Amino acid sequence: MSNAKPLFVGNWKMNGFRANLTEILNVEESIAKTPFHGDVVICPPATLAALAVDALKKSVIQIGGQDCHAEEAGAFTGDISAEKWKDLGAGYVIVGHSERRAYYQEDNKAVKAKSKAVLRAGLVPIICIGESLEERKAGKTLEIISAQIDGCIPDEAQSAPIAVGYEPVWAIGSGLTPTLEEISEAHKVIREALHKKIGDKADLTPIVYGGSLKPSNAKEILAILGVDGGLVGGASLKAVDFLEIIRACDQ
Ligand SMILES: O=C[C@H](O)COP(=O)(O)O
Repeated sequence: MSNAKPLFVGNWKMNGFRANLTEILNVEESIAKTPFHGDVVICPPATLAALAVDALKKSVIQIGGQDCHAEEAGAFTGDISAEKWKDLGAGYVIVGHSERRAYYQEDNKAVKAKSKAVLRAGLVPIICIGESLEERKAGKTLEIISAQIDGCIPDEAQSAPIAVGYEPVWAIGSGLTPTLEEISEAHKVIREALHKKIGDKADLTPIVYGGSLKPSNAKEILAILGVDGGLVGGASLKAVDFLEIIRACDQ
């Protein structure tokens, strides 16, 4: 942990049905009772987002988008702007997830534009970065993640809240994770790079870890200095596992 408020994000990706919302509702009370003073966000597929906002209206769980378009509105079939997420009642939007970078060719410039859009709408962007396996093997991890912070964080982030998701691409959905030392080192470098972009506000910005985070490894990963929570994919689809991960955070 750092001085930032802890944050746990369940990114359902293109998974989940209405039944999964019921599951989350069933454990919501337990999440509310968890002695943890952070934010919990679920990012369901867009088809479930409106239902999720209604179902979780009175809960401690907030809803987020998984992506957004950089423009406010227009002829962009299939896309959702940050303003639409705001209108729905979402509080956060994930931008720059490695799956968007890989399948939709989104580069740092595009991620920066989307981050700006989320801030323009008054929401919190969860800006994702992380190295590929090739980059890690080539010893370029720290260089890559610093460059991603430099390229993705807009100036507007100096005066509005953001969050950063550190997700080594090779750890996503693979069951593999970096060593605790490697995670610690990466978060330290990200915080330093953030300092250069947004000054002391970097100390209050949650930098969360993502990539095969699950109940069995959450305690040790969340105990690392500078890890302020989790960006959880697979394990967030099982409400009890997501709850267990949140409970592993001792703040
Ligand atoms: O957004 C979430 C991440 O991509 C992590 O996914 P995972 O927990 O299934 O590895």
